[in-house]
Amino acid sequence: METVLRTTNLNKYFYEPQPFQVLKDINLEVRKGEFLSLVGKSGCGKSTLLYLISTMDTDYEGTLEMNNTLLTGKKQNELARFRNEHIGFVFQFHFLLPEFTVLQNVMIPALKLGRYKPQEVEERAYEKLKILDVHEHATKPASKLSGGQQQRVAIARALINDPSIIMGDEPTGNLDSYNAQVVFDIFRQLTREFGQTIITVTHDPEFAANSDRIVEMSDGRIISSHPALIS
Ligand SMILES: Nc1ncnc2c1ncn2[C@@H]1O[C@H](COP(=O)(O)OP(=O)(O)OP(=O)(O)O)[C@@H](O)[C@H]1O
Repeated sequence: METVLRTTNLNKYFYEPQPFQVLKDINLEVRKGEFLSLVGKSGCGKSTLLYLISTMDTDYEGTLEMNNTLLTGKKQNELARFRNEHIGFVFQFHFLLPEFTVLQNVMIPALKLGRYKPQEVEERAYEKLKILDVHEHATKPASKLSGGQQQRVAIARALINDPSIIMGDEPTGNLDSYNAQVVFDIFRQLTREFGQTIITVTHDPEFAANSDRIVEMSDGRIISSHPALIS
């Protein structure tokens, strides 16, 4: 299977309040269509690593490649464009714009990208909302939806530009078990039907066990990488 993401010897340091190495020799290879869970105790460096592989943090040693493109050393504006085109983000808190409609929220990354005509953007946004089964709320302000529905809208927004990689930082962390299952099932469907790759930090053992691969970190290092129990 094709490799979509590769890191070589990533090291990262924080200098405040005192200097310490937060990531140590991270070598990670992720294949197309893989559903990967990044796990480990609080403070071991998961979010820092996710932030770095999502290209938001460029202050590190080592190299990062995605979709056969070397991203290390690229300028911020090039990285911003790359992110918008190739990566979808789903966070624990959805960060929707509450006063905008559901449809408008989903359209924003596509309008920024400028690849599609405005009419097409609207159609695509609606289509993504349909996959997430929240299309009936398209014209409502985002603030009027429940937490679980808002998270689904956030996923639709992450999918609008058909990213090859979807990155999540505890995407189910704020959801009840029903909505967590819905989000899991959507991720599973994205990998199986559309060959999209999921890389997500999770504290939920059941979520991790049902993904394809569990990468465990401890004290800034990857200490194991193995197929999930059930997949
Ligand atoms: N901007 C920063 N400056 C200094 N130290 C930081 C900074 N961000 C994170 N840290 C520290 O780096 C370490 C790793 O943090 P990180 O958020 O990556 O851990 P995590 O595994 O994602 O934890 P959690 O599961 O609690 O979210 C922690 O000790 C944290 O306190």
